[in-house]
Amino acid sequence: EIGLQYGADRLGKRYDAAMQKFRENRLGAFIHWGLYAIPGGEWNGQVYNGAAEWLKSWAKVPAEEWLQLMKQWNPQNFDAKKWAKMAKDMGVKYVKITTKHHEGFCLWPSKFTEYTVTNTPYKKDILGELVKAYNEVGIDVHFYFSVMDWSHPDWRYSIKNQEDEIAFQRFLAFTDNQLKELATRYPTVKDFWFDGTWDESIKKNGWWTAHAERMLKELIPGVTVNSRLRADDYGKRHFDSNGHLMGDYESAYERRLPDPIKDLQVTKWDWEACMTLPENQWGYHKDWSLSYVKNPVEVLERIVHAVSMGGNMVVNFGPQADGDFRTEEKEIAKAIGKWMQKNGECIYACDYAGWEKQDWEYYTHKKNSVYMIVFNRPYSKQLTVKVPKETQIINAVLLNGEKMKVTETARNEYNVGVPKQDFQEPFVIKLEIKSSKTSTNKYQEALT
Ligand SMILES: Cc1ccc([C@@H]2N[C@@H](C)[C@@H](O)[C@H]2O)cc1
Repeated sequence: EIGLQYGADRLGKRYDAAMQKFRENRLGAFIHWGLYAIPGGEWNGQVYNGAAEWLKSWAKVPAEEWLQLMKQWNPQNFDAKKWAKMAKDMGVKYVKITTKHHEGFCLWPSKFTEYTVTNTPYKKDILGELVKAYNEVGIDVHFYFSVMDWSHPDWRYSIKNQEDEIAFQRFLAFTDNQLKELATRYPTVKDFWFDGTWDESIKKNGWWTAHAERMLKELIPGVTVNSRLRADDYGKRHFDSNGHLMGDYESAYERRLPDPIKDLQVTKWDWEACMTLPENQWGYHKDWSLSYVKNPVEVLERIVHAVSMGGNMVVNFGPQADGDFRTEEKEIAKAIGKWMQKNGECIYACDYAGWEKQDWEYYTHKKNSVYMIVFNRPYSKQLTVKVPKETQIINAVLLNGEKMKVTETARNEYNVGVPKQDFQEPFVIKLEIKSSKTSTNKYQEALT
């Protein structure tokens, strides 16, 4: 291994209570809310089909013009308690909120920039209201924070000369001040999820990324930090030059998931994926007909896929400028919540089962139960289950208690029957398993 000053601070998973809670939460929601919600993807009469929170970039709007939108920031329908109820009813255990996105507009009254809620018609501390409302209903709050800040004159994409170097060090000091502000104003925050850290300027300042993680962990013992913040001594990101994961969990799965057969390496560390409901919209876009919008089962499939491989899933919502949510998002949140109400025990505090994935889809594991989450009903009416050596299935029950037939079909192979009724939605079978040393020799492998 090569010597690193700014590589991974720890090897292997964290097992302290705060990280256990992060891991057992499993299902979260993202909130992307900022000035970009006002134009909603349209600028000077032209609708851009790129991500709405990047409209400033697509329409090439200068920062001072873009930030004029602050004059219109006045979400009259914003009600933090309603947002908290929507999240509670959806069954999410945590919510990640954009404190500041690339545009530089802060949802909290930061003292280190004028571009904050304070200097808008709305005036009030939106972030503070949300932290309070979510925490009151037992939902953990995580902070999304974009290091890249298009509003700040000292931001640099690369460091070309001494002037850039001096400006960027000022920028990093400004960023430190904002992070300290967030950590001290909102001490119940459980996680910092950094974004906007892919540019040359950050990769050349790996020291700062290690410092930022260490500073936050001093200010808030137990807080978690994502791998995307981190660059090591040589600019290597997420995993350091020795291949060790930096931060507390891998955060590279954005709008994509590890393959359940080929990418089993992810089961060795903690990771969290995040996803959009349209193909690629995080902030509010007025026209969702421009791309495919996932239906509730497609969202559930991604949530279960992540948990089946030992990861968390964060489903994104982009509130409207008025502070309410669009109907499509309310409906998806309700549908997910309905399913989670009945089946959540196969998600919360569950992990990778280590069994070979089958076509009917995913396993999750908790204590001495393995859950089968069936997305594809087979015409055979039989669900193939291949168990690891010396593992026996004792019984199989639907979560509503209905017993399912279990038939041993070959060595370490079983058929589990499907329920008579077609629920018209994914269903969950809970297997009780035990390890069995006795291996009968009644099965003869073919000689070929
Ligand atoms: C190329 C690209 C840059 C930034 C992003 C941001 N990360 C997501 C979590 C959103 O915040 C999106 O704006 C997405 C794609």
